[in-house]
Amino acid sequence: MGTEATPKLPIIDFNNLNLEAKSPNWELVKSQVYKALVEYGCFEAVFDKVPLDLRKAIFASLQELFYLPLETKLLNVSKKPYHGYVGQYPMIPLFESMGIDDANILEKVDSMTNNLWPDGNQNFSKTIHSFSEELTELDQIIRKMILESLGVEKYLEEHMNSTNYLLRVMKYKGPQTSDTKLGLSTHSDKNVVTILYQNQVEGLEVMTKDGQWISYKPSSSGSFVAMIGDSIHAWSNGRLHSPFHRVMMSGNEARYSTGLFSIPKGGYIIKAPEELVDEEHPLLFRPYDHVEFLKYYYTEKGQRDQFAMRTYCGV
Ligand SMILES: O=C(O)CCC(=O)C(=O)O
Ligand SMILES: [Fe+2]
Repeated sequence: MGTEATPKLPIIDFNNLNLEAKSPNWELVKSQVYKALVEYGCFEAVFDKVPLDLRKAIFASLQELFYLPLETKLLNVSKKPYHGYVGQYPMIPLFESMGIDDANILEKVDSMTNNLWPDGNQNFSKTIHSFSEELTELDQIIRKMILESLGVEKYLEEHMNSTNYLLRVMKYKGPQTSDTKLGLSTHSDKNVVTILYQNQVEGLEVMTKDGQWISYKPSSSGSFVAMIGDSIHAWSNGRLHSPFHRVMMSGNEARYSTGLFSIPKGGYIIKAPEELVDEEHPLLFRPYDHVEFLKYYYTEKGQRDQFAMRTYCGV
């Protein structure tokens, strides 16, 4: 009897990627991306394009941000749920987060920054914006590869134009014990693609399809986690997996992480392309509006529902 090896996230190298359509290198990376998203819904992306000084600067900016007094952080409000300040939740006492909507648009980042620092904070604004901008490139490469793999690249423009970018930044306090404490509860993301980055404090765990937890350990400082959300699971008519994941914390050190989320805009109807629906693949989800779906997801019942998408628009 062999003991099963501990599962690990696939690692995919995006350095030196040849962006030319149909180049052998593009096709190879694309097939790795598709396979990883079918099997795990997630992979480690090695992407050194984000310069080292920016990768360092982002965590200095996060420290500065979370160090602000609570009443200042609470000034970051948003009409959209989970886009403003989130924290002080009794169920996840270690967790705090701030959203920066349209983080790839400098004026938007500036106005969020000026809200928190009335005298401005150029350095913060520039760091958040540059970091987000670099990562939108990775998001778009991955989405192009997904559509090509599914044979539906004719929808690429519509697909790209249907989303905007939110950078959510997170702090998890160290629980000051070697016991493992919940940092962020088990959930699947609801958006399109999420690209996560973290400081040296680990804690992200991703569930495999057969229910095992993978503890993520980055293989380099240029490693990001790319993960897909329920909206792509629905749009691909179930072909791509949207994984459950959570954050578990131990020890004294604070974990800082960032997530760049591509999010379907309100009013856009997410509907699996007809090419992906046939007798063998009957439609799994009725067409839906992401923002309408979130109204259900953020109810008390929706928050307790691990299969909120299925409940809301499953066929
Ligand atoms: O902090 C992390 O690494 C994960 C955060 C996460 O899953 C989320 O914000 O949806
Ligand atoms: Fe998540």
